[in-house]
Amino acid sequence: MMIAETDLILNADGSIYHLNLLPEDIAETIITVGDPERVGDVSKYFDRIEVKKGKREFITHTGYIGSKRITVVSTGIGTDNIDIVFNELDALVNIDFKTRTVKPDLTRLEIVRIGTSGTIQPDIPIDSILVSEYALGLDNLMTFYVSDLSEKDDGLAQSLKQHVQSFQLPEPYVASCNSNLLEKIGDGLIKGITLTAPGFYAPQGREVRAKNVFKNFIEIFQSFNYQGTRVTNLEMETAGIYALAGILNHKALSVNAILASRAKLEFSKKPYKVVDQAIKHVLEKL
Ligand SMILES: O=P(O)(O)O[C@H]1O[C@H](CO)[C@@H](O)[C@H]1O
Ligand SMILES: O=c1cc[nH]c(=O)[nH]1
Repeated sequence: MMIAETDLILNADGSIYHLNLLPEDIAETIITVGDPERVGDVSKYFDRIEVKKGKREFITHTGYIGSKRITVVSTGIGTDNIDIVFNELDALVNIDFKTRTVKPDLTRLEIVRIGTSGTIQPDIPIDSILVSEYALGLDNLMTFYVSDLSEKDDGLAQSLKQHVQSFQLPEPYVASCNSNLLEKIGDGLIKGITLTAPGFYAPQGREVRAKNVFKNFIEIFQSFNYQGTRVTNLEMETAGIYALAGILNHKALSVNAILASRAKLEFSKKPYKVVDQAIKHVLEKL
């Protein structure tokens, strides 16, 4: 079936609407980062860069480390941006732009997020690196997609959902990482459940001047424990990444540089150093 011009929007040069990329511009191994400036912090480790393109907050560099071709793309902040980036990356490999049809042989991308995050657990230190085994989405992205996510809910997912809803928070969704990528990259990193929030301030329990409905937000998530498995950290993309990777059959893993300790009220004095450590760890393992 032909995909309408309004569903798959292409620019005049044939590139995809927001990412501004042609199918040949991306590798099958993709690193996503939130901050557009972090793209260069990753690609500076490439042996050579062959593509540098961008539009809005979506900056892309593609290059090689040895013979491995890697793309790094910035997503900006939030699962609404993940919606754009994941649908467009998938279209770049799995839609024939000339016929506007789905290709008969689908490509499975390997996608690793390198982002920043805050921990809620006192024993997880700032400046550590954490990999998300599971993600708990408090955002509403999955309201709009047909998926078998809730059919796949195991005891942990069901228990997480019950816990969240018992505090009158919105119904969440639970999605997990790709186990092959976890095996390949997770070695030596702290593992945990990442809470993906639809905002940085009240949706992560912060209060500056605007007041918070959920005064004990951090304690609500600290108090969850399912057979020793805990909610470990807060950020704004991982659940959307894991859920859309599942729907589109790509592999995904989220690696978090822990900059804030919400339990100890501390923030990193060397944020760029720990992000750089996370970048080097991922590039060495890929
Ligand atoms: O550092 P990045 O990758 O942007 O990730 C985290 O930082 C941003 C908030 O400051 C959110 O995007 C959050 O997920
Ligand atoms: O606390 C934090 C730190 C980084 N990013 C977030 O979303 N939250």
